[in-house]
Amino acid sequence: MSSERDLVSPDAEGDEQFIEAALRPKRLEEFIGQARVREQLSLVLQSALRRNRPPDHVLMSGGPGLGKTTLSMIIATELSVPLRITSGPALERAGDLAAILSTLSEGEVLFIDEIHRMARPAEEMLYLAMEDFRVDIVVGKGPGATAIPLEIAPFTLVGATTRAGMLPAPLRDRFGFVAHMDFYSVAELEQVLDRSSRLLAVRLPGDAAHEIAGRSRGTPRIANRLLRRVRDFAEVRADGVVTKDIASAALNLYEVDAEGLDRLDRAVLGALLRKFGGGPVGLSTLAVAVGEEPETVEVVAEPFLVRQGLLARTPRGRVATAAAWVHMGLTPPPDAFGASLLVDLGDDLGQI
Ligand SMILES: Nc1ncnc2c1ncn2[C@@H]1O[C@H](COP(=O)(O)OP(=O)(O)OP(=O)(O)O)[C@@H](O)[C@H]1O
Repeated sequence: MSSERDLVSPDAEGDEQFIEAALRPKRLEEFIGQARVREQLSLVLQSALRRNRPPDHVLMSGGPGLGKTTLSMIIATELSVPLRITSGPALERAGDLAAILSTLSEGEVLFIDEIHRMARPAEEMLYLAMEDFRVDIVVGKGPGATAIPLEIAPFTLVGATTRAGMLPAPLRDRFGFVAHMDFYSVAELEQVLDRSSRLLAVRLPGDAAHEIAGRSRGTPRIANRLLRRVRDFAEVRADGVVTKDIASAALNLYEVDAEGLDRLDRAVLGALLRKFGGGPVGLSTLAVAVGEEPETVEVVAEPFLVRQGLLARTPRGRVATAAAWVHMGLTPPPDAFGASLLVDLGDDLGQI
């Protein structure tokens, strides 16, 4: 059973990977959104197929749950080659990587998730493998150690990272194509939900899909997870029929609000507004006020609040923006952070 926080976590939880596997698009044309990445990638793959050569190495950067693993599987499928999956933390020693590289077949796609977490010796071995399709196996220790070069089959590396900035430049430079994965729009998430609902045999009207998409934090993984909770609610409380009101009632029950904020997000904003007048207030004080560790507030709640323009991190502490006051149903003080933006928006809205 997942905890309430898991509901809006972008990371895969527990046995979620099994249901995710069933919902993954298999071909590039089925992959929703990321139009630019899709078009760029399609060109890279088509030209590789024409030349009958493995394509350049591909780096995908973007937050969890945006479809990096899915896209790596699609690359292998489109090229009709096998796929080998590993992750940076699993490559602790150079030998771990050598064991994989030396058994790759011609043209195989090697997917390394969280590539920024690979150990240094493995990383250095990868440089040579990416460039020359060769690895140097070091035999012996100390001054008597010798490097025996070992040819490996030409392959395509697909690296995924949530922290592109943490990749050393020599590694980043060896990728011929870098795909930046953005958060999805509500309209794109509606398409993801429509597709998933058909695979799950749930009838999902457009306005219900819109309701769920708006609360999914721009992330397909979260959209699919919320859909499953709405389906459960509909089965138990409404004879399996999903409507906009059922979707809204289900997600309110799980405390995921209209903008996708959950209980912790709202607790942080609530404390900031009601106890500290909107800030600035230090992180540790704010954390005590909501009964959480500072790290939980900083890593789990804040990134999304900052992204939504509801909270700002300033040198003097955390500050709620005018939009946060409005979101929590309160009137922002005239000097609230970003209040002028709301006035501008108000003017714009007035002209529509
Ligand atoms: N563009 C998309 N169209 C349809 N479904 C998608 C799309 N992107 C992701 N999904 C769905 O979201 C789920 C998560 O995607 P995926 O595992 O590829 O994300 P990820 O970026 O690799 O995440 P992580 O970094 O945590 O490994 C999958 O079940 C997949 O079905």
